[in-house]
Parts: sequence; structure tokens; C-alpha cells
Amino acid sequence: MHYVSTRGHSGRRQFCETLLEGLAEDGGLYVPETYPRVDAATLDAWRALSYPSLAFEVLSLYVSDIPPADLKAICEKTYTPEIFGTSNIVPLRKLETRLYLQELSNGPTLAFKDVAMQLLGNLLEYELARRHDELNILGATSGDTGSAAEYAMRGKKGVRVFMMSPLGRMSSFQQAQMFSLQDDNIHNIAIDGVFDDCQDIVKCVSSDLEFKRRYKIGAVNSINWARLVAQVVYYFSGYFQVSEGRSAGVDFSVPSGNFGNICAGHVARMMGLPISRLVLATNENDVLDEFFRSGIYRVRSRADTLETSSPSMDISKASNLERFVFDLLGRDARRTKSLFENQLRECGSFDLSGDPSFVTAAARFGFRSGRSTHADRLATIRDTWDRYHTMIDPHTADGVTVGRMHASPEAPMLVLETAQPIKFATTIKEALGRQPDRPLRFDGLEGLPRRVKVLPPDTQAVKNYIADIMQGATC
Ligand SMILES: Cc1ncc(COP(=O)(O)O)c(C=O)c1O
Ligand SMILES: N[C@@H](CCOP(=O)(O)O)C(=O)O
Repeated sequence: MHYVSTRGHSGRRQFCETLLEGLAEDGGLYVPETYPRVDAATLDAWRALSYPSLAFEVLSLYVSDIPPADLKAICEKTYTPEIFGTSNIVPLRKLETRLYLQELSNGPTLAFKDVAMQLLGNLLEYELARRHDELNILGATSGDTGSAAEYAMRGKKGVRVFMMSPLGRMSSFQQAQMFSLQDDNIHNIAIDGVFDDCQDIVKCVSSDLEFKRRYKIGAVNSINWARLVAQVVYYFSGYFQVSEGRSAGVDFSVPSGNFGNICAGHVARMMGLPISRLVLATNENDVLDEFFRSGIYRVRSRADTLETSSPSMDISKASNLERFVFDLLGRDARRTKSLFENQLRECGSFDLSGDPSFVTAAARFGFRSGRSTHADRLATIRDTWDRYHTMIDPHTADGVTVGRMHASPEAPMLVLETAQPIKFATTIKEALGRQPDRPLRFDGLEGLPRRVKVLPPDTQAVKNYIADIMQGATC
């Protein structure tokens, strides 16, 4: 399997090259030259597999430059009950007939990012050892990618993490979870701005090819294809857990912000997994809902990016949408480049409403969308607690709220549970009048000493900081 850029000017790459490169040299995102197709007989054969074995089968379709025995060993080392709580890794919880939660957040940092980041940590350690090389990860987080990446990479040989987060805009638990880490290879940077400013800096640094090569800069956000393909696996697992034999399709409701989580569902559907609909749920930062309803993608400014009670979705520039639009336009790299490089830069928006590809998009790709508000989240958290005695976090509440808007009498709906309530205790207390349960390992977290560098939303300031740290590292 080889990979090409959505913007058509980065040549063909193998999986491990995309793993280390992250963003393509032309500023695009790597996608497979073709999506491998999985037929009904293969789905039958995969149905009873353990999660690590299923991960190996899916990844084997995309990874041709790691020996199968090594890839299998990496999957088995990653997906264990010790790390993810149960051997099922991503179990379903039935709420009622045709409504389920898929628990993605039983990993080390209590958010769905762990499912991919734990794999990336092991893949990077393997590949860097094979190459006798090192990598300096520059990441952007709105609260969960950061902690998942840092807990996966802490102490790993050959890996440093420079993680940017929006100053003061993560929950207190998220801030404590990241900033309390004292590992030598973890560097937290609080940017005086919003998540999109952090992500813009990641892309600007990655586009400075001389700096990127000199400081061996890599990425673990979902712009990295390896992150995305790792998230494809849990869609197969959810389908197998809820369906009997060659059953009809399943719907997924996906709390969304940077479009990585649901883009993995799109990839699974392109492979032939029987997904009827992919329901995209946003909070009040509804850039993605607006696009899927109207065909107009309109990036919001920093001032118009609202601080909400599902803060990890406070995103107004969804990086992974480019991978979907590339498919929507029939894999036309020239048009994709024009939209995402020229039009977005010149006017901050583009309009596909009149394009025949958009008119047929819902039928071809199965997307539906909706938006959820603070009031919706409180009501849904209360209702889910009262009706099912199940406590859900505000992001999952967005998924349940919008999933219900699109409930179907035919297909079961799986809502992806993307974080655990303890990470967002203030909203849980507002909704239920009680604190969420806290795993023992996080007792006293907020009281631990913190280590974080505050910087302006300025690419050069971040570059200078990385250079200073690297200067110290080489002394
Ligand atoms: C808890 C939580 N839910 C949902 C999302 C949205 O996922 P995505 O950004 O992949 O759309 C994120 C992060 O982005 C998250 O941290
Ligand atoms: N909500 C995310 C934002 C970045 O998403 P990613 O999937 O591109 O890493 C976060 O928690 O940081």
C-alpha cells in the first residue's frame, strides 16, 4: 500500500514514512492510493477475532513495510486489558433497543484518543529503533489528544513531545493531567489563543521543511494517517459487537471537532463495513454541521470560536475535512489544493452547495449532522442518568443528543463515548448535582506541581522554544 497527498504534490510514500512525516510536504494530508475492500466473507472471518487480532488484520491492509510478525506483536502489546480495562478494549453498553454507547475511553487518560495514541507510541518506538533515529513531536490539543499523546510517549526512547494547548481553555482535570507530568521528554506549551491557533502553528512549523528536517519534527494529531487508521478498527469492533451475522447496516453517532474520529468511520465505510449512516455531532462551534447541511465550509475566527462545556470540540478549522472532501471530489487533488490552500487562505470559506458531488454526498457517503448546545448537554446528561443510570461526559452527550435527532427504526445507533465524565466534573455537577467517580490513580491530580511554558500564538516563538530545548538536550 502506498500513500499520496490530498494536494497531489508529495510523491508516493509507504506507511512508516507517513508515520514519521505527519503532514505531507505540500501541506496536504496523506491518504491511501486506494481503500482496500473487505468482502462479506472476510467480515465473517473477522467477526470473532480479539481486538488485537482485528487491529492486526485491518492494519495489515495498510502497512506493507513492517514484517507481519512485528506488526502483530505491536498490536498485541498495545491492546491489553491492563491498559484498556477489559479484553474487549471498546465494549458496548446497551442503553435501550437500537441505542448503544461504544466505550472508547477506558484507556490510560480516559478519552478515546488513547486507542490510537497507545498504538502510535509503540509504532514510533519500533520504527525509530529500526532507523536508529529520533523524533520531536509537535502537537496541538484542545485537551485529550495532548494527555493521550504524553501518556503514550512519556519515557519512550527517541521521542520528545512538544504539546501546545489553548491557555485556560481546557478543563481543570485536563490541565492537571498534562501539566503535572515531569518527564524529561514531555514539554507542555500553553498558547495564549484557541486550539485552532495551536493547530495553525503545527502546520506552519511542518511547512518549514528546513526546520522540520533539522529538528526531526513529527505529528501525532489526526493529520497523521497512522492516527486515523488506528481509529478505523473500533468501527469494525462496534459493528461486530452489535450485529448478528450478515446483518443490515449500523449507524454511528460521532461527537466531532477536528473531523478525525468520524473520518475514520468514513474510511471504514469506504472499505465496505456496513455502516448505514455516519451522524456528525458538533457543539455550538458548528462549522462541520453547517458544511454538511449547506455545502458551505466557513472557518470561524478566534473571536467567534466559542468556549463551551464540551471544550475538546471547540474547533473551528477541522483539519481532517480535507481527506473527506478529497474523496467527495472524486480524489481530485488539484481542486482539493485550490479549496484548502487558496480559497480558505483568501476568504476563509468555500462553497460546494452547487457542486453535483455535494448534492449526492449524503446518499453516497451516508453523512448526517446536527448541533448540540449547553442546554442540550445538561438535559441529555440528566436524561441518560435518570433513564439508564449511566453517566456520560458532555462530548458524549453531544453525540447522544444529535444521534437521537437521526434515530432510525431499522438500524441500531452506536454513540461513540469519547471521554469519561471525571474529565469535565463542573458540567456533571451542574447537570446532576453530584461529582463523577474518579479512578484512584488520579486522586490528588490537581494538587501536583505543574510544568508548562506560556507563549503567544506565534510560530517563531514556538520554533525558538523548541530550538532552546534541543540546544539544552544536546549540551
Ligand atoms: C472528548 C472528545 N470528544 C470528541 C472529540 C472530537 O473528535 P475529532 O476532533 O476527531 O472530531 C474530541 C477531540 O477532538 C474529544 O477530545
Ligand atoms: N479534540 C482534540 C483536537 C485534536 O484532535 P486530533 O484528533 O487531530 O488530535 C484534542 O483533544 O486535542
